[in-house]
Amino acid sequence: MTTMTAEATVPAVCLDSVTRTYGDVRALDGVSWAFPRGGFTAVMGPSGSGKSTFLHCASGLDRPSGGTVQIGGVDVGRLSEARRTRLRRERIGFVFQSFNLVPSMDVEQNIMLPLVLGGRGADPAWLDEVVRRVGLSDRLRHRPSELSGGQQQRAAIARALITRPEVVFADEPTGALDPSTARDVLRLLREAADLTGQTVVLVTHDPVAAAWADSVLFLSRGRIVDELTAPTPAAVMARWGSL
Ligand SMILES: Nc1ncnc2c1ncn2[C@@H]1O[C@H](COP(=O)(O)OP(=O)(O)OP(=O)(O)O)[C@@H](O)[C@H]1O
Repeated sequence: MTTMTAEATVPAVCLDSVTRTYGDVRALDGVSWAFPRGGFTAVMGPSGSGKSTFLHCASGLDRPSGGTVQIGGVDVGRLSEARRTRLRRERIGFVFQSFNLVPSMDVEQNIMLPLVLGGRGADPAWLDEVVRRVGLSDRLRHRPSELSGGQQQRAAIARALITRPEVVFADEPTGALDPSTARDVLRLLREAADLTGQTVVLVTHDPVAAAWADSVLFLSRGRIVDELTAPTPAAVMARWGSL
């Protein structure tokens, strides 16, 4: 019989009654959700429904106005700014629509940056594995400006994976890419969940992108109003239409 460790039973990220207000605006209005370890979840919703706010709160970039966010069982709201930064650096990987690579650094330096910032050394075997996975072995000495958009995003994914984070948050990572390049990026996120058991949270407007996930959460007016499991693009579109 397999014995589950306590660690394995704790959700990767757990939100409990999370609210986030900006003045009179309730960007998040009592959101509770537990993201299982190794799961791939997409978050969709109309413009202004709270997706970015959700991502910022769930990843510890921002503190909620009310409720709690736990990352790996740690209550993020109780941490000092410095500890919250450290927790993010050690446990979370981020991928953004605009890639956010450092222009003056080459691909390898960009990928290694989170380790350097955290004062950690490289594991050459893992660097090789990550670089091979994203298909950039022959581009390590190139600057971001010498890469296509898809290659830049693949470098950004490698940078997100280099610390072996427990959770990867991706905010519209395919928003600036053509469909075939977008597919490569989504496959990498899928592999992060399937091959290395990372928890992936993807914010997207795109039903085709959302269909790569195990389940899709729908946000409306700061609340989770629906969940679709085993999504297909058609099912996501139909559910989206009913929001
Ligand atoms: N820093 C801020 N100050 C004031 N209001 C904010 C701030 N950030 C977000 N909001 C408001 O909170 C609500 C949710 O915004 P949020 O950016 O989370 O939505 P979103 O679903 O990500 O939108 P989009 O798809 O357009 O990016 C909106 O009404 C927005 O105007």
